[in-house]
Amino acid sequence: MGLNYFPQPSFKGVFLAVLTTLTLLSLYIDYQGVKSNMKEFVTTPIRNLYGVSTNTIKNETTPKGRDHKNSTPAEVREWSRDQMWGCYEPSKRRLMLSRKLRSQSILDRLDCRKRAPDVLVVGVKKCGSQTLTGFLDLHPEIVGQYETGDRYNQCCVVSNRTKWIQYSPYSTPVEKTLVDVIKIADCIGRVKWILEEINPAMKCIVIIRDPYKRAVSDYKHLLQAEKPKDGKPRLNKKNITVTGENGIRHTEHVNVYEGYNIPSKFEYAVLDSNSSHISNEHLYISKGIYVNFMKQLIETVSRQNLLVIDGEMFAKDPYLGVKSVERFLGVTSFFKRTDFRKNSKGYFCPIIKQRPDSGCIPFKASGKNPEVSKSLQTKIKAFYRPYNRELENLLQQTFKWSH
Ligand SMILES: Nc1ncnc2c1ncn2[C@@H]1O[C@H](COP(=O)(O)OS(=O)(=O)O)[C@@H](OP(=O)(O)O)[C@H]1O
Repeated sequence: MGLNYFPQPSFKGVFLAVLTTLTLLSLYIDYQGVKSNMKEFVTTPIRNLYGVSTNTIKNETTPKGRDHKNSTPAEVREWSRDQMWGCYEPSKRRLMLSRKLRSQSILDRLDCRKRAPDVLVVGVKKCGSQTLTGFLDLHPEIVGQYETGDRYNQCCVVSNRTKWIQYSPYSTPVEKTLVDVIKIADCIGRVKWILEEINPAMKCIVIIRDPYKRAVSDYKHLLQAEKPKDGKPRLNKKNITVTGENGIRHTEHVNVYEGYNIPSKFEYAVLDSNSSHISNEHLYISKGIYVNFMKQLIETVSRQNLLVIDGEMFAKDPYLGVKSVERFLGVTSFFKRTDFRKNSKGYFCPIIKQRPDSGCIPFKASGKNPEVSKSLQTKIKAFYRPYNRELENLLQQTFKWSH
């Protein structure tokens, strides 16, 4: 058929010439914008993601020079407050661990630097600290970071201030840097050092959940870890004696991972091999005796600098959890109730219009929970009860799962 929009070749030529002129003109204007530094932000399409009109951007107070020689700290702060993405490039995917820095001129303008963390999330395994950190990172005044075994952790091999700052994310002067040190509850004495050496004003957030549910989640997670990678087994093995609920003992050849034995059934993972009582010799159990590390933590961090979030409540209503953090850190109110929606697996996921990278936290431990009999559940809950009560007294805070 060949529908021809340009029947006259000469007309087509004129059209192309006009188009080329317009393109060159806009490139020239862009160049002028970049050159004058101030205009760079005005023209950047990034800003449209915030839903802020270009007029608002043009009129706002911006720092005057690359090095802020002519700007007061208040000006820098006011201007950078509006930066939804802080020092990192906007993105459509969750990239907290591999995000890209913005251009140097933007970093200079926002006064982006690696700063000592303001907030330490005291990670207790499988209690939801990664989820909490991931949600909080969406706040325009918070930059979050997960820190795993290789960096700050392993009872903190990293023992000097320079390295801590080096490992921290870039932040603007208005952003609070929040670092989730995943296994620090296991070496809680280290928090004292962190406060003294890194930032004495550092605030701490702890998220803890029903210790019985934590133990189940931990076991489920480890069952995933023991799956071979690239067809090769990746864990060590050893023989251990286990006892079931029925009191019968036998030997199992189990995988071993980070101090955990991974037996074939959950009951073998929590029962004493001699008495079939719940045993705190097992990490699945001992990690849920939160009062032990909390006693030490509270000696180091003043109560007003410590926020303890109930992980079960957080899973049911993350909105209340993030709001309590906003108040605790004194950042502006950003999250709305409508920002959180449940997915098909029953987990809440933040869906925030201005942040196309918001969404569900990727799951590391998918799959079903292990079978646990009612009687074993009751036994585990009874085991934890006195510790939970002690915890409530210590913190002057109640938890629905404590009884
Ligand atoms: N909204 C939402 N999305 C995903 N996950 C959620 C959420 N809210 C709470 N949780 C709970 O977080 C549990 C995992 O805890 P962590 O992030 O601390 O795990 S880890 O120890 O860092 O691997 C995870 O445990 P499991 O469900 O047992 O895997 C969740 O119960």
